[in-house]
Order: sequence, then structure tokens, then C-alpha cells
Amino acid sequence: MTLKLEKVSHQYKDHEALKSIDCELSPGIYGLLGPNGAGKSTLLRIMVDVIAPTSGQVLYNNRAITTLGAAYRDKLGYLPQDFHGYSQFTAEEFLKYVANLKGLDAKTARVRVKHVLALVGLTSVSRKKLKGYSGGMRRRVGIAQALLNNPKVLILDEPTAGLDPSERIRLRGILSQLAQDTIIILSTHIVSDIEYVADEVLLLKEGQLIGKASPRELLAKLDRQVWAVQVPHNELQTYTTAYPVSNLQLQKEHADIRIISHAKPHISAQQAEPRMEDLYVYYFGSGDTSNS
Ligand SMILES: Nc1ncnc2c1ncn2[C@@H]1O[C@H](COP(=O)(O)OP(=O)(O)OP(=O)(O)O)[C@@H](O)[C@H]1O
Repeated sequence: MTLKLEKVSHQYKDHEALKSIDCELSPGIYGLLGPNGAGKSTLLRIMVDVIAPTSGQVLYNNRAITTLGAAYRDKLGYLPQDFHGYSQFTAEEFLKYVANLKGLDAKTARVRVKHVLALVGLTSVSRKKLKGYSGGMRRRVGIAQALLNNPKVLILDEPTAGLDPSERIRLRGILSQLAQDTIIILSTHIVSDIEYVADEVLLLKEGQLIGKASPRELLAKLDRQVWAVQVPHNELQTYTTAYPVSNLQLQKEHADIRIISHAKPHISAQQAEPRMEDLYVYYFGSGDTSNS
């Protein structure tokens, strides 16, 4: 099973959001990482055939998804970035409704709704209206609806937004179980979301795919280039201007900073093990990093 992007470009009026994206995906978990405005949601919306690319195409098992139509949608699960659900529905009613839209027969729908509610840990509150749900609970309903039809292509736009740490860990577990025979793509600008779960990271910057590799391969590129340095307060600005900074902690007497540099930046600098946050700063700068 493959999902292939061939020279996918997208233009919004005067803004080129995606620039000739080429890549091929097979079952596994892909983390689509990029800062705000990089084009992540646009790319995912093209992959689920909600919008058509201005040029290029997406192929599922070597056939254009636009011609596959319903046959592709049957294989697809999608969590949009702005998923809300219907607040007057209970989780169970909402999922039954979506199962209906997805064309599941009544018996399968009952079984699948029960299964996905258990999977996302909402069984005990499944008869409560969504309007009483927290943001994280609603997000879990969104994840559940994407899984209803046992999709072979699962596309999750910022699935962890609003989830607390234990909910994130639960989601990682769910995705890992599915990854053997499902192509899973999740977008995020939170690096810790994909550090442990992604088989490959797709780096998207200003509409261009600038990297596609496993977290380990990407981190290896930063080998011997991450440094922990203690600098006096009055020298801090010199360092933050000269180097990408992936962490900064102000202490009373000095500042502890983590910087990326080919050469040893200071006589007291200690080499540090590269982490995904360093990678993010290396590729995207320190303006929009987030590990919350
Ligand atoms: N409907 C639209 N009309 C015009 N420009 C748009 C539209 N949707 C997105 N854009 C622009 O295209 C670019 C890519 O947007 P997109 O939402 O795909 O990025 P993103 O990486 O998902 O960002 P975020 O992390 O903030 O959600 C941005 O500059 C955005 O302002």
C-alpha cells in the first residue's frame, strides 16, 4: 500500500502555499513538522481530497485519489484541525451519526462505536453531551470518529492539541498499534509529539519539503553540533544573535543556553546529545519552537 505525492503545488490567490512536493509513503507513522503557516494543513487537506492541488496529484496504490473518489474515502480517516463535533449530541450519538455517513451498516456501526470509544477512553462519558466536554475530550472524540471505518490512511491535523500528557501517551499507543498496516500522517509543531512515535519526520518549510527521514537519522545530522554553554548575562545577547538557541534558562549569576554550532562556541562549552527541539531550531529557527 502506498500514498504518493507527485509534484503537489498549491496557490491561494497570491500566496504559494505548497511548492512541488514529491514523496512516497507506506504503512507507518509520519510526523509532518513545520512552523505556523508552513503549509501543513493545506497538504493534509489535499491528501484527503477536500481541496484539489493547483498542480500535481496524489496517488493511492498508483491511482489518482480524485478518480478513486468514494473508494478512497472508504479507506480514509481524517481529523481536521478545527474539529468540533455537534455539541447537542452525546459522543455515542455523534459517532453513530458519523458511522452512518461513512456507510457502515447498523451492526458494524454499533461494534465500531463501542470499540473506538474504549480506545480513546471515553466509554464512561459516552452518553454525555459534547457541550460538557473539555477541549481534550472533544479532541479524543475527533480521533475516535477518524478511526470508525478502520482506515488504511489516517490523517490527523494537530491531534494532540488540548490533550494532557497522559492522553498524548494514550494516543501514541493507539497509533503504534495501527501503524503496521496503516499509513498515518500527523501534523504538529510540537516536537515532542513525534519524537517517540514517528517512523519518519517530514519537514515542511515555507511550502517545501526540506527533509524526510527517521528521527534518528535527522538527529545524527546534529551530532557534535549541540552545545550547553554558561554565559554571563551581559554576553547573552551576543550568543543569541550569533547562534540558533534551542533552550535558555536564566540563573541568578549567568544564563544556561543550548546552541547549535559547528565549532565549539566557548571554551567552557559542553557537547550535548541532540534532541528534536534542537533539530526544530536548526531547521526552522527559534521563533516558533514549542515542546509543550
Ligand atoms: N484559504 C486560504 N486563503 C489564503 N491563504 C491561505 C488559506 N489557507 C491557508 N492560507 C495560507 O497558506 C499558508 C499555509 O497555511 P496552512 O494552514 O496550510 O499552514 P500550517 O502549516 O497548517 O499552519 P498552522 O500550523 O498555523 O496551522 C499560510 O501562509 C496561510 O496563511
